[in-house]
Amino acid sequence: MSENIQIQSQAPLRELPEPTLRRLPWYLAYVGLLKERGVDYVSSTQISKEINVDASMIAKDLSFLNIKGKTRIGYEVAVLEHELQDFLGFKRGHNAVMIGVGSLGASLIQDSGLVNYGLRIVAGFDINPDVVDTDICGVPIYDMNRFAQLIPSLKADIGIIAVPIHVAQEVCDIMVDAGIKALWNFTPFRITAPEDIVITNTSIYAHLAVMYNRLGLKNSLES
Ligand SMILES: NC(=O)c1ccc[n+]([C@@H]2O[C@H](COP(=O)([O-])OP(=O)(O)OC[C@H]3O[C@@H](n4cnc5c(N)ncnc54)[C@H](O)[C@@H]3O)[C@@H](O)[C@H]2O)c1
Repeated sequence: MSENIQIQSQAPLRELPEPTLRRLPWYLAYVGLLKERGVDYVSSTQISKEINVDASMIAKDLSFLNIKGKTRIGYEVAVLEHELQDFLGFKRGHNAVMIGVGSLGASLIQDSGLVNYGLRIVAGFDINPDVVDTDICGVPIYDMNRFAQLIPSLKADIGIIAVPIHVAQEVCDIMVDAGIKALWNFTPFRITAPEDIVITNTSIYAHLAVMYNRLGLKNSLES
């Protein structure tokens, strides 16, 4: 997925370069594989060969973590996995609410994988009477007009936006007014919010243009 993170506030944690934050989950995924295979130690050179990122860059990225590699042996796999999960916040558990429970919102609620990344969707909100007062995998779906009333008891500080583009800003404003601190925006609309709100834009479609362009170039070179 293409991501565009506007960390507009100085986070209480140390603010890391965005490219580093994008690469750390790659290392985590690879280290998880190594752990499954029973590997005890891994060096940045080994990680580099597998995931095609320069070894010195990996060492630099990992220097942000509270972990030291051993000369010639590398990092202890179990410790590295734990430190990465901890550092990335995947172990902490964040409550989120889904706004718009249509095709995309419902699938994200059903995605059991998000919990592994520390995201618990505790409720959905929609205006469609067909989905309001139902549940998806045990996650209750409420009427959007109850948002401000329910949000304190849900203890969610993240709002996921999966509504039609023309209401994206409107739901963004409602969430900010209700105290939501971070917005994960799946709509193609560039929402705006006060400076202390963290906005992350994600699109699975954004890479398609690049892929089509490269594919077209490749085909034209081959023909
Ligand atoms: N980022 C991505 O990769 C990606 C992928 C798919 C869809 N999208 C975007 O996500 C959004 C949703 O797509 P979809 O296919 O799920 O659409 P959808 O029509 O299936 O679902 C939209 C839902 O939003 C609800 N809704 C409408 N107005 C609302 C409001 N004011 N408050 C609360 N809920 C409201 C609708 O009732 C509906 O259930 C669109 O903006 C689409 O462009 C993004």
